[in-house]
Amino acid sequence: MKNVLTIAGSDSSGGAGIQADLKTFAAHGVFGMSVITAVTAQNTQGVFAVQDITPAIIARQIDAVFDDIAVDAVKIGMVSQAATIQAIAAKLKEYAAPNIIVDPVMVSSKGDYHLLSPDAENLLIHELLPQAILVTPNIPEAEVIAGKTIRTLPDMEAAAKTIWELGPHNVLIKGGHLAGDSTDILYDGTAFAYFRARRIATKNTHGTGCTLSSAIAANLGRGLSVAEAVAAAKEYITTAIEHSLSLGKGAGPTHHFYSLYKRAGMLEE
Ligand SMILES: Nc1ncnc2c1ncn2[C@@H]1O[C@H](COP(=O)(O)OP(=O)(O)O)[C@@H](O)[C@H]1O
Ligand SMILES: Cc1ncc(COP(=O)(O)OP(=O)(O)O)c(N)n1
Repeated sequence: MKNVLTIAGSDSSGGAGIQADLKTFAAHGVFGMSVITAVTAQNTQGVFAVQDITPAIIARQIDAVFDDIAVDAVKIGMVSQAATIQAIAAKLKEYAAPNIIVDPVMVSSKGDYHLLSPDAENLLIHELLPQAILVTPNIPEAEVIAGKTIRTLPDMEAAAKTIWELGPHNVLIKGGHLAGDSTDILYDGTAFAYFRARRIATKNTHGTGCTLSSAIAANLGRGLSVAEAVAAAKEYITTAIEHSLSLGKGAGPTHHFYSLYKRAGMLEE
């Protein structure tokens, strides 16, 4: 079995963050491990409070994993503070961690809570992106990192080129926040690949970015190429959104195990 690590924040409602990542790893048949960077009090309606874990404890969690277990891929999600990013970047360099995917979580989808402090943005860009095999910003995150407005597919392509210049091997800009088809674009420094899905009419998209990046990490850990890993993850997230769960009063979570449960005959009518 392959072993995949998520370095991210906890979501008490289970739809995003560490909880979404571990469910996604389980659905992909890889062994999931977690380094927790922050504990959030959130639900389908928003984020209400955040308690950051100290950089020293984050570093100790990374040591505990890498000193003992072979890691095949690492997904980085919510990293909140500058000192947190410094600690993670130094440790991943020390262990020469393979297949690092950076999901630059900046603001929760409700737009009401900053999950990355403004002074940490610069460090994320200059310390973590150069170590990444892939970075997966959504449209607002890509706008911040590239310093460009994105309204169209050509705008996404221009931003992907600018972000690639910052050092990641590949850039995937997710199109969930644009109107029309949900098209994600992948840039490897030479060419673009396009991953299209029809837009699903639902409010239940809590944790879609976390789930997509974890699925890609699992696929990379299992030995797929970046383009193959993204293609399979796109199918997975589309099914998970299609069968999302109407839990809570706000944006519900996606269904991480729909395909597995269907195959096992475990779905309720
Ligand atoms: N309504 C939707 N229908 C189909 N795919 C979607 C929808 N919303 C998001 N996606 C897809 O979910 C993934 C996560 O995208 P996005 O929502 O942009 O990221 P984030 O959760 O980081 O804001 C992408 O593959 C995107 O295309
Ligand atoms: C703890 C934690 N990490 C990340 C997020 C953001 O999740 P994401 O999948 O990017 O998108 P939304 O849930 O905001 O749509 C989070 N909310 N909490």
